[in-house]
Amino acid sequence: MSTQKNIAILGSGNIGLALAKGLVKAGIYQPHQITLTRRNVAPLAYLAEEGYKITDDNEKATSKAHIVVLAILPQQLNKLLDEIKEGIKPKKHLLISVVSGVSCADIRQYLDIDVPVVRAMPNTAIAIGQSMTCIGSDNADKSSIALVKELFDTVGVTIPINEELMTSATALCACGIAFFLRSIRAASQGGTEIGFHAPDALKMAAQTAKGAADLLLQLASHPESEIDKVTSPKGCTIAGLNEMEHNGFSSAMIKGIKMSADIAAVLYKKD
Ligand SMILES: NC(=O)C1=CN([C@@H]2O[C@H](COP(=O)(O)OP(=O)(O)OC[C@H]3O[C@@H](n4cnc5c(N)ncnc54)[C@H](O)[C@@H]3O)[C@@H](O)[C@H]2O)C=CC1
Ligand SMILES: O=C(O)[C@@H]1CCC=N1
Repeated sequence: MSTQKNIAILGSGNIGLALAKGLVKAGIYQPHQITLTRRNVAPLAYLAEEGYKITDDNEKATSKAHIVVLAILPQQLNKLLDEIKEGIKPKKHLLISVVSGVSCADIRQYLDIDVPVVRAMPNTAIAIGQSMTCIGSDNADKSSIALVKELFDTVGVTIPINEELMTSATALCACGIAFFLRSIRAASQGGTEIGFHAPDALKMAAQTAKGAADLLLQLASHPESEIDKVTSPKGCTIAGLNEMEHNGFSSAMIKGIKMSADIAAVLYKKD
């Protein structure tokens, strides 16, 4: 269904491009069905060669699309909305916003148009079809939400949430990619200190992290139950784990996620 609808991604930075590449990789869109916008389009020349439509004209991109993805920074949003406002048609367009800290109501209020808006909070693993994407809306009908879900299902796993929880989803899932990457990096640095060359240590740490995540996802088990299987009495795992906890491992992760959620909530200034 969604492949019949042209899509414009307004703001082709990290997440906009990751989304475009993920949709094409999943086979749900051809590059020529996707319009990518950016103020300076020169860095997107290679994508034009791959068949994507590239432009710096947000209004034109919007007028030719059914699905319009807002993928710019919160502080860039109002200027972009000013550019596309005239071309937004509530019966034609579905807006999908991946912008952090901006509610669907904020967008409609700024546009002063009652257009369906769905928020989607993906993460950069969308480029390889492994995103955790949270989806929520306060005004879109079921079929619009289903369409957005269908779109993001092709590039990872989706979960519908109440829109009020979107800043929390931003911290846990979108920022979360960076938190887990940093912990893998730290593990690899530990690995190098105990004898492995850096590239080997990184590969070993990343595969171990992937195995840990898959144990939870595939067996639907609880982390502590899997941890109990690793910690031999008087063994080296519990010694390492307790040393990490004495240094605030879990506490640091919890506090970091809370800090990210607090900041995500105030990223957008309405005036
Ligand atoms: N990077 C991530 O992992 C995630 C980001 N987000 C959200 O997605 C949004 C974009 O984030 P990033 O991609 O990281 O930022 P980014 O800075 O990499 O990309 C934004 C892009 O928008 C372009 N842009 C700015 N004003 C424009 C305009 N008027 N017209 C067309 N293009 C314009 C910029 O040139 C830039 O290429 C933010 O609101 C962020 O909170 C959401 C989930 C994950
Ligand atoms: O750091 C940020 O503000 C954005 C939102 C989620 C991921 N990147």
